[in-house]
Amino acid sequence: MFWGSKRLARELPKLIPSYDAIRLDGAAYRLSVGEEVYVSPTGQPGDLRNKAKTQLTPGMGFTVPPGQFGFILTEEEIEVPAEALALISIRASYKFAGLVNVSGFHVDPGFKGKLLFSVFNAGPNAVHLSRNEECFLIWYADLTEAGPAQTKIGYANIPSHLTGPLAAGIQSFAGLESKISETEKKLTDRVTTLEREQAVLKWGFGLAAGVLLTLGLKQCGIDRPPEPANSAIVANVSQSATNTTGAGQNSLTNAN
Ligand SMILES: Nc1ccn([C@H]2C[C@H](O)[C@@H](COP(=O)(O)OP(=O)(O)OP(=O)(O)O)O2)c(=O)n1
Repeated sequence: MFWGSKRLARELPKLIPSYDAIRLDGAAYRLSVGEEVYVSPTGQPGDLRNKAKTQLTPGMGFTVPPGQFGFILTEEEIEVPAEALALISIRASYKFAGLVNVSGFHVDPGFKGKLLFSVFNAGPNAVHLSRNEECFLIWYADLTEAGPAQTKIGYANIPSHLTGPLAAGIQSFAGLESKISETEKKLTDRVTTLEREQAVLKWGFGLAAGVLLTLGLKQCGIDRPPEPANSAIVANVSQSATNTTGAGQNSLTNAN
């Protein structure tokens, strides 16, 4: 049988040292974001791949971008008696934003310590959270004919062996979009540079060809001998000029 609010109010002060009656929510108790979180890298520029866990001061915020995975350690230490079982979940308002609880839904009999939620943002936008935000719920239920429970101690910190595999980044749509834009920009820059180089080369070749052509034409003009037909005309003209001069001189002599 699940514990109702009266049973929770009676039992929880012994099981949750930081118990506060205001956190009772129907037949559940609200748990909050603790001091240590880790969010997987997006692969976008400025978001380091080997990012470290974040230590949150009271009220400090952090975001889980769309398509990213996060580990959140709860603020509260909880205990589950040997003859009980607890169920855990994310509050609906956070689920509506896309935050999904990946890490399981039960806490074993005999468990003691902080809970470690692994969450995934399946929504289209970043989910903003902050320390002490009451995001999670826990329900308690009695077990019938429970055997002896094994004591299980929760994590005091987010272990590195859990965050390590996420450091390479998760291929989210946002990350892929950023990579595509980055590649597109690089390609555009490269094409612009090539076009500029090609234009300079074109001008260079054009200029060189013009200079060569001019020099070639000049050279042809200097070296070319006068054509034969032209030489005959020149010779005739000079001959007739000589004849005319001679005739004139003769008539002048005769007159004298
Ligand atoms: N979000 C969660 C879910 C569970 N737990 C704790 C409470 C559970 O009692 C304990 C073990 O959970 P499971 O039995 O589901 O996990 P494993 O079988 O992998 O661990 P173990 O081998 O310790 O049983 O982990 C937790 O800290 N945070």
